[in-house]
Amino acid sequence: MSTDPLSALLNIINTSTNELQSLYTKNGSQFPSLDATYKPGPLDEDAKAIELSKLVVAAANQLIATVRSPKDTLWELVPSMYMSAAIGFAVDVDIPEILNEAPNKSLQVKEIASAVNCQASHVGRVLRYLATRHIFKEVTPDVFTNNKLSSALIKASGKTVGELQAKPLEKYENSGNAAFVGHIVGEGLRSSSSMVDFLKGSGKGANSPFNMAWGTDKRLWDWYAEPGQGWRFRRFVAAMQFVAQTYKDTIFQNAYDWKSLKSTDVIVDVGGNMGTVSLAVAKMFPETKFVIQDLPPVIEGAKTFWKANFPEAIENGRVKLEAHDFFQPQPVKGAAIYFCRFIIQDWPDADCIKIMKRIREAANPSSKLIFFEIGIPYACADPTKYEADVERRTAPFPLIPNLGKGGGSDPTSVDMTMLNLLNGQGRNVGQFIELGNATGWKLTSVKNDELSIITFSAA
Ligand SMILES: C[S@@+](CC[C@H](N)C(=O)[O-])C[C@H]1O[C@@H](n2cnc3c(N)ncnc32)[C@H](O)[C@@H]1O
Repeated sequence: MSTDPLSALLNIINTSTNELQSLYTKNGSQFPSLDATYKPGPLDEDAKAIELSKLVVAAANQLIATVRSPKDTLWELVPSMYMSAAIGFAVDVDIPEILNEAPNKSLQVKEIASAVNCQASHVGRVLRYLATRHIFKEVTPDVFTNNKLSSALIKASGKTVGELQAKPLEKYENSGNAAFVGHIVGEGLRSSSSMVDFLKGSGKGANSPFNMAWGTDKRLWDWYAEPGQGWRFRRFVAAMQFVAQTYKDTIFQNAYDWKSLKSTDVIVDVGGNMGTVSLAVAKMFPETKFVIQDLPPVIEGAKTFWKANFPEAIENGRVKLEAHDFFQPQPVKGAAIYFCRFIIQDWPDADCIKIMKRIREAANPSSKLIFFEIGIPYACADPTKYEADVERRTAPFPLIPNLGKGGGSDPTSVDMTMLNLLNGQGRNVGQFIELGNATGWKLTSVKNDELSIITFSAA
């Protein structure tokens, strides 16, 4: 193994790319071209292909950071808000769909501008900025087409441009990636403009950058319930449903030895929304029984969801849907498992402590508490000796152990979103131990899949 960082990075890129190509060759296919539109492929979810791709991305980014002048790197990274704004604009005016519907799949800037009713010079500049960063392709001067990345922004609902433009407030429903872009740019970009002021005055002023930027004291969900914000709420729900879908059922099916539960044992999905995690486990393990809890309007939606996806489970009582505020006393006493996915990261410590205490008060000595969260690994090796069984992240020299930008769905970026919109927080192992110590739970294990699986026992 080379001890020279540049050679070691090149070696990782070479060997991992070769292995990745071999996987495709064995599969009878070729690695998809950046110029082709995106189509889901058989190796998209292959664990080995994902691992190799992460290594290539981590090493390539570290190589760029090493060889590029600091000035050039910083001048590219600092104005990242233009990237958010440019993608947000393209998605909001339906440019990926407009190009997709064009007879030869490409259009002159003037034609695109006319279709979106904006100035041609503006549209051309935005598309060139994006194409320079491999989102869209400029095929000949001022003519653009979709490529792998821009085509992944086509709204998944399959609506035509005419349908999208006829009902603009509904365009993000069931739209996949586009809903995520719409939410992050729509609420997040403006909120982030207050982040520096929020950080400098933390604890004294507003509850979050979102609160400062939008001039509201309400939490994001309560603000969504205000008159006129319904379309944003529906876009947020679509974004969250899309995010949830990206996590494979096997993460949850393998997270615990569900078969070891007794027929009388109950599993509580706290803040479960539609209960998609429960659905994944319920389908695979027919003996399991669930109570899915969320706020009343969400539980109403969950009834429709289960009717469509697994009606027998509701009819035979295996799955119960229950309106419950997790800051209030937990009504299900002595459950075998209480679990929460993407709940703790939404809240500051003081609120997490309340949520965990309410569950602990209802738990019995053998109850377990499981969190599925975007755990935040350090950007260095973690030398801490934990009592719990903690799976460590490692990476070959000279990569940083969390793989930097190769680290899958980008935990530190999710952490920034939590801070920006909710004053929530992605947490590391030590921070979960502290939450447990404050609430009567003892951390027993941390496993890492695309999510971290954090398990506590009653202390
Ligand atoms: C990020 S979502 C996660 C949903 C679900 N666990 C999942 O992974 O799909 C957060 C959930 O917390 C719910 N929630 C927010 N405040 C709540 C409260 N006080 N009591 C119960 N649920 C709440 C929201 O309605 C939403 O469904």
